[in-house]
Amino acid sequence: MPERLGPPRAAPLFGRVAIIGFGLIGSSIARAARHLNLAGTLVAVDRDEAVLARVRELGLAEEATADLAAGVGDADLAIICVPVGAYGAVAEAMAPGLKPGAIVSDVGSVKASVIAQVQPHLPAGVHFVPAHPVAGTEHSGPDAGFATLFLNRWCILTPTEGADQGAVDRVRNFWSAMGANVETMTAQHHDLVLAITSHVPHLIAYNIVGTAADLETVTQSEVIKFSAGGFRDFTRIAASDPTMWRDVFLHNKEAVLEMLGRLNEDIALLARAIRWGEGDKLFDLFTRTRAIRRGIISVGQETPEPDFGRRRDGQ
Ligand SMILES: NC(=O)c1ccc[n+]([C@@H]2O[C@H](COP(=O)([O-])OP(=O)(O)OC[C@H]3O[C@@H](n4cnc5c(N)ncnc54)[C@H](O)[C@@H]3O)[C@@H](O)[C@H]2O)c1
Ligand SMILES: O=C(O)C(=O)C[C@]1(C(=O)O)C=C[C@@H](O)C=C1
Repeated sequence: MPERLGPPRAAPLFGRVAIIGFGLIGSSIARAARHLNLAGTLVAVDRDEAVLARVRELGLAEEATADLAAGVGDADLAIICVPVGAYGAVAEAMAPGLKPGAIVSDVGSVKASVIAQVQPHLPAGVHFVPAHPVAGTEHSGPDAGFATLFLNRWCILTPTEGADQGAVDRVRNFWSAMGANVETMTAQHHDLVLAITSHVPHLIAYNIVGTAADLETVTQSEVIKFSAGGFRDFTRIAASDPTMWRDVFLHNKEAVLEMLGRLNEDIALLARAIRWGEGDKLFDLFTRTRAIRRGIISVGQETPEPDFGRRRDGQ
């Protein structure tokens, strides 16, 4: 499996690419697109002037602006990379700048809500192809991005019924070129799957670190001192961006609540097994879950150590 990005393309895949929201994900796309020659011109759009100043300093895009409509003007591809709670406002503000035939895509961790927020604002003749790269770290901002973030990771496309196949194929090619494995599913199915594989695990991490910090019988320094193993992994996840994750939970409410209901029932069964000394039940579950972890590693979805933030080629 390649650990590095391939050589740059002879001709860019898209002419003008606008990236709205230039944080971890937006700047990672820009770095990969620049390295691989996927865009003729890169335009950084962000509401935060400090972010735009940093983009200019690092030379991550040819243009940088806070004006959404101007930023997407003449863009062939506009990718929304802001927290999912801001999608409606962003789509509304950028819509007047979009040219006919432009493709709008995104990277949001939730898909049904994103489609509901964006689609109504898009002018006729603009194609929407929602996407979610299942790759990230606990860090935020333009300095946190790196070009290999999407290498050998999944990117899920959730095109709506009647979506323009040509536009879907172009977005697929864009993500494949960045090293991602692309899969397509409905937005509803995406939200259910990601609720259990990503959203609920984050909620558990936020919760367990919060609970540990609130314990009266364990001091704060003990929490830090003895967090070398499993708990340390939870603290990494629980350091993830509060705005992003607040929005994820508020915008994938039903699926998350459904999965939390299942989880609560299963935790009650585990508590019962511990109380009544039913070691076989615990052993059977732990054996099953160990096999799942080994399966994940053997298909190359995971590094052996739980350090997802590491840059795989030093970029
Ligand atoms: N962080 C991850 O691990 C990860 C992984 C996959 C997908 N995502 C998704 O990617 C998106 C961005 O996440 P990130 O981690 O890059 O966040 P980030 O905080 O690093 O960057 C977000 C950027 O959006 C800008 N922004 C916010 N509201 C805006 C608005 N109204 N107009 C213009 N700019 C605005 C912020 O100034 C910031 O620079 C989210 O939708 C998230 O769900 C995140
Ligand atoms: O590795 C991490 O830090 C992540 O949390 C990445 C992660 C995930 O849950 O897998 C987080 C949110 C995204 O939407 C996609 C990927």
